[in-house]
Amino acid sequence: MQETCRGSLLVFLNPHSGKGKSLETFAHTVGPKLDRNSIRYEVVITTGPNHARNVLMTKTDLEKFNGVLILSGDGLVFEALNGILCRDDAFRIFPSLPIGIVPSGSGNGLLCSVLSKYGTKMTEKSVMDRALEIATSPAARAESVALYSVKTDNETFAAFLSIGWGLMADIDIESEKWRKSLGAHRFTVGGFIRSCNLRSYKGRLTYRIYEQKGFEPSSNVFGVYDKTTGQRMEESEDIDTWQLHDSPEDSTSSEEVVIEDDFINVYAVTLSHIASDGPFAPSAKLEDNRIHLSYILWKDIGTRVDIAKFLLAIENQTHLDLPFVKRVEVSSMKLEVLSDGSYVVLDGEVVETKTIQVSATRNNICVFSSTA
Ligand SMILES: Nc1ncnc2c1ncn2[C@@H]1O[C@H](COP(=O)(O)OP(=O)(O)OP(=O)(O)O)[C@@H](O)[C@H]1O
Repeated sequence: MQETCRGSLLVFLNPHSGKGKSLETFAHTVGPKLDRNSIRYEVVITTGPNHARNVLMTKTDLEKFNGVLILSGDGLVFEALNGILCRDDAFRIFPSLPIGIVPSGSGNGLLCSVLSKYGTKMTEKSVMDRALEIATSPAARAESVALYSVKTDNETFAAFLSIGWGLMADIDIESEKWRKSLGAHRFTVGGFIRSCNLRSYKGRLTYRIYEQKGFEPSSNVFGVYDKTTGQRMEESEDIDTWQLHDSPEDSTSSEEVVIEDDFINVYAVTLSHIASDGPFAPSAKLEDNRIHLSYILWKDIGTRVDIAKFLLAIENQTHLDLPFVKRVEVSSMKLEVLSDGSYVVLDGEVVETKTIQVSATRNNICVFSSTA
């Protein structure tokens, strides 16, 4: 058995994510397939928020694994990355420790963005089947996904997916109560309710237009079981902090644009898909470090019918063509919330803050994406 072992994975299983099926999926499908393919695994069943974070923050033998496998949604991936961020070796681990995802949560934007690059149909079944195949295959390959640096009033985060405030953030958070019964459909129901009861929030949005500055993002594609994380770390550059795309001393950055107004929605994404329906930002690429910012000002919409139109248009990817939806590609953005009662949502998780600053970086994580 020892000779045929292909490598090993550290598996995080959230028994309560999505419809609560991850234990079953692991016991019946993932575990037996890994066994058949001689891939060893160490399983952590998360007991609550911050469990995975604490494990990854303190684990002393991460280097022996070929990757981390997460059976949950974007929320647990976010937590895992931010556990790693607390380590001294974080910026060497990020591009060396591939993250695999078996979609058990209600939001799987990262997985959908990665799989859609290779043409997987965005239906629940196709996404699940392909994710299972990649997660358990000895021929699994991983590739780069851009990472973003985020500062709030009290904390620093690593993020990979989205920053939301206003309409879409409210829908995401307020519809969580239907998670078990409706799964991904909770967004549709929540959207209908919210557009009947429309709110606007006062805020100040500051951004810088993205400039390439000679940076050509490139993807590092590699076999997950070719090397261990430790071996990859030894061969990697010695990066020990954020590599910001706009460095403070760089005078070539574009001017800052400031908008202070009543906002209906601010939604910025760094990947194409926020869920398994159509892409929210069709032109976003995994390794590219630009932030696709869109916003809707209260003064630009006619009636609440416009908002229902916007939410429906997301499913057909025509939402960005609506005249009241402003969109811009930025290298940094700062949102200052000037009114009460709203949620700031980062990668699908609520963050308690009145100010959020997001910066494009040249740091990457790596995610299971295909099979050779
Ligand atoms: N045993 C547990 N019980 C409750 N919460 C947990 C448990 N294990 C992990 N968590 C937390 O649950 C969240 C899971 O979010 P994730 O996105 O992975 O799944 P989800 O079902 O899509 O949930 P959500 O809709 O809240 O995002 C994470 O923030 C994690 O900290």
